[in-house]
Amino acid sequence: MTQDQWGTIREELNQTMGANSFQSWIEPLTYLGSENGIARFQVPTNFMGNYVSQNYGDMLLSKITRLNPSIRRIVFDAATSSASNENRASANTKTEAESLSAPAVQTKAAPQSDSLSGSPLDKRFTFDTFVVGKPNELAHAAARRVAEGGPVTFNPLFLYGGVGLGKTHLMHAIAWELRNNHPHLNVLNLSAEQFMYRFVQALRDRKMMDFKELFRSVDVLMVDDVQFIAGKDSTQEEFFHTFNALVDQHKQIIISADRAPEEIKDMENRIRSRLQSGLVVDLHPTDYELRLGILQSKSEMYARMYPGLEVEHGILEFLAARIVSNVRILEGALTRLFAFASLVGKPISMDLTQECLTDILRVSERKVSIEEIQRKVADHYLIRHSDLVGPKRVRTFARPRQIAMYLCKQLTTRSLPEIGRHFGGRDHTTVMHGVRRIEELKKQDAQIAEDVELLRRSLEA
Ligand SMILES: Nc1ncnc2c1ncn2[C@@H]1O[C@H](COP(=O)(O)OP(=O)(O)OP(=O)(O)O)[C@@H](O)[C@H]1O
Repeated sequence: MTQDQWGTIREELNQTMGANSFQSWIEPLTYLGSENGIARFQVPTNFMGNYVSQNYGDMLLSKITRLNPSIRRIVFDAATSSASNENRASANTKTEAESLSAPAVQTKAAPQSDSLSGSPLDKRFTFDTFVVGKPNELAHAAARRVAEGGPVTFNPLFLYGGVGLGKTHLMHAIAWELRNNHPHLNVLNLSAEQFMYRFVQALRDRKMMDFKELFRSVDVLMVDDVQFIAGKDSTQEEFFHTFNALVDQHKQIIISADRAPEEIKDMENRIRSRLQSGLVVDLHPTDYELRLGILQSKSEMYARMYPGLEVEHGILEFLAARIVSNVRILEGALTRLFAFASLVGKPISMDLTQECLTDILRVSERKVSIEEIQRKVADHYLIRHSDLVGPKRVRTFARPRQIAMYLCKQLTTRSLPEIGRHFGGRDHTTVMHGVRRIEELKKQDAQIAEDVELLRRSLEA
């Protein structure tokens, strides 16, 4: 992409975004150039990189790829730190089938850390930074126990809970603890998607023996978001064998998912019962006290990073009461608040909080979740939830699926990759395609327009 092309995009954003948002988040970006399909931007701080990546990454990438299809990824380099945040995508809109063998899409901010042989561990995700409250005390205690690295008592440890409630945080905390106290242990931490990707690659390269050897040689296996392999038969089969081989050797397995084993549809029964055979614990939605505790802990951290800025207890109480969705949004709000106050050079007052977080506060007033949207849409079209999020591509399921994706984009603050994950682990380009399709259809097809409006009204009621 040339500087001129970036200039055009910037100008377009200047016209279409609110002046505040543009000045706070887009204007400070410096385009450094692109190479090998990666467009690189410099951002003043790592926080800003995180924020822009999470909130504007998809939008920027789609604008950039439209002008320059060879770009597949954006990297935000923080001027003050070596860490960078990435937004990846395929330049072409992939079909759903193709997306199965596509590289993992990184949706979270890139971890600021080094790595085991699986996913890199995020330095921020330790037991020290995990705030314990009623909703997560059992999951925390179980994670602590496993992290001691003593004899395996429950296998697997199955952690589940809604989006952004701390599953990945706890998994990484276990891995860090084991790594510090038992450096000889071979701990492999990866997402179910990465497991599948490696499996597909091993098949393709005829390296199944290496694959089996690698997975059978680990001492502790951690697999995040296991619901991803539901409906993917050969991956499930291989996962089952890996699982059994490790359990037979008394090696610890830790699994996370967004729902309980019995609720994971399209999962073979033998695997489901294997997943239930250890300790199953859930992370409940946060309560007010836990949210306040998390906000306190994070704001202390931010206050150290932004000398001179602090946030009053009353504002934290306000945020804990108002933002009830999930911890990621809560954190995002605080990050934005500090970054915004520091950029505009003002103290964090209630007025500034409300101005800077209008969109989050508005969305959280409605409290619509992806799950609710999916339920409402499935009920409306008289189809099963599993078909709505499942792999079948017949129109009876595909159209409601696209409508549900569209509503998720409209009514929640979730990013396209996050929405994709809730729809059976679909690629974010598939979600983007679905959203655009409904935008077009709403103009051409009165029935669809009416359905969408009806659903929106009932969700917002
Ligand atoms: N109890 C907690 N204390 C401190 N931070 C928390 C807590 N729970 C969640 N977080 C923070 O919230 C963010 C989201 O958590 P995490 O990524 O672990 O969620 P998740 O359950 O894995 O969600 P997903 O299903 O989207 O992967 C992280 O930045 C994490 O540090």
